[in-house]
Amino acid sequence: MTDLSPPPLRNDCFALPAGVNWTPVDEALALLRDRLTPVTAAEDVAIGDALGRILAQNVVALRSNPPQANSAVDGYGFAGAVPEGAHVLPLMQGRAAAGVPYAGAVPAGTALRVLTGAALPKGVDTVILEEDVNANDGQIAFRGPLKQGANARKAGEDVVAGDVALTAGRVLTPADLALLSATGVARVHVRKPLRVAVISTGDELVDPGQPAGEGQIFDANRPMLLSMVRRFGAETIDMGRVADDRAALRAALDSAAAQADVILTSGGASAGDEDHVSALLTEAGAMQEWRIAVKPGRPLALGMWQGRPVFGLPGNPVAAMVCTLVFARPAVALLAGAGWNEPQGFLLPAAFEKRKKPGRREYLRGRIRDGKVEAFKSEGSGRISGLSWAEGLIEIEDGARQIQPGDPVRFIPFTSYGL
Ligand SMILES: Nc1nc2c(c(=O)[nH]1)N[C@H]1C(S)=C(S)[C@@H](COP(=O)(O)OP(=O)(O)OC[C@H]3O[C@@H](n4cnc5c(N)ncnc54)[C@H](O)[C@@H]3O)O[C@H]1N2
Ligand code: MOO
Repeated sequence: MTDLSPPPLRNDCFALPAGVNWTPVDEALALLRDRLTPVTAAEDVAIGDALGRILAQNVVALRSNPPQANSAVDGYGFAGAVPEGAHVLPLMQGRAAAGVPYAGAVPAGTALRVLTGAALPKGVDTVILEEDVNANDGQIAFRGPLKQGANARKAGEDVVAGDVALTAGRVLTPADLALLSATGVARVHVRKPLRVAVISTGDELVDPGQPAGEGQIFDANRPMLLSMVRRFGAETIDMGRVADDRAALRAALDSAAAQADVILTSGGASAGDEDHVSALLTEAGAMQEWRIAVKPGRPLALGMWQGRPVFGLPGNPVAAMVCTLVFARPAVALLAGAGWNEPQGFLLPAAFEKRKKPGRREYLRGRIRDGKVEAFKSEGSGRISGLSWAEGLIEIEDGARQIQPGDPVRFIPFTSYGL
């Protein structure tokens, strides 16, 4: 007779069964960091088109900033330091203005009208503010002391021509475009955008706007994942939906691999009868990681399909988003040429209480209110409203067992993830 005695009840789909090697999150991240390398080619673009692009090589300043010594204020320029007390200087005819330099030299013991940004004429290294001066009859009167060089900016005090202004891998910001312009750089060598294909899997899915029969649900993951990837600065290829059919999924992966550098799938990552993503990656002998000690997202499947990294994200939307932020985002940045970077988090007191099993990393939906971190009322992985409610993730350490109100917790704003 077959033994039909039941196993002990655990009722915890996150329990980490013994005998399986559960990979800690940091180990899975280290694997991605070590194995992946940039895959994008480079091109030249004008800096007006370079916002958000990734530098493919260091950029050297072609000109110093400022290119010449100039006045920091509107006032009067002369040579040298001025001791304490009252001073009167004869004023030269003319003036120096930004873009309209003074042609002559200013003799020692005389002053010249100078405006902010004006190149300092020969003989001038110090400027007094016009508010501190009485000017009359071709003379100025003012009080010292003033240090030599007061109110003047030295040539190259910010950047010297020939210096590396920005390094390869930099994701160009608005400020960077100012720096490049100021240092005479009009075009930059940047990486072509990474191409990321997104596939939803599941017989139950229909697109919003279509009629949904009983048992069907709207595909929520695809619009979310496509827009997240765009926020990461990559180009997206929308591969649509694929039914729970191994041949169809194989064809979709083939097509995605032909067009994209990276593939994101959602659904079918677990080990059930219809979990074809993990099955196909295993069959291809290219499953790198699968059992990661993380909640949500334990069934994340990391593998390769025809040389392209595949992130087999869990179907539950919360797990799909968390896994994309935690695992796919840094990988996408690295593949795109921006290097590995960790999201900036902040330790703040918890406004919630939580018990937790040690041995796995947990991410909760959180937000900051009154200086404290609130957690969403439910950890349910299908509660999409909590993703909208949240403004970031709360990262709870692998070893933690309990969080009490007031305990410091790490809050990582969605903006730190580039959203
Ligand atoms: N016996 C066990 N069952 C489950 C376990 C487990 O350990 N033992 N783990 C659970 C966890 S955790 C997750 S997460 C899911 C992951 O499963 P799959 O990646 O195989 O995903 P599916 O089964 O295809 O879907 C899960 C869930 O998500 C919905 N879904 C899928 N795609 C979409 C989409 N594009 N938009 C909106 N919703 C989507 C799907 O309908 C399911 O409800 O497995 C648990 N089960
Ligand atoms: O982690 Mo599954 O990863 O809850 O939703």
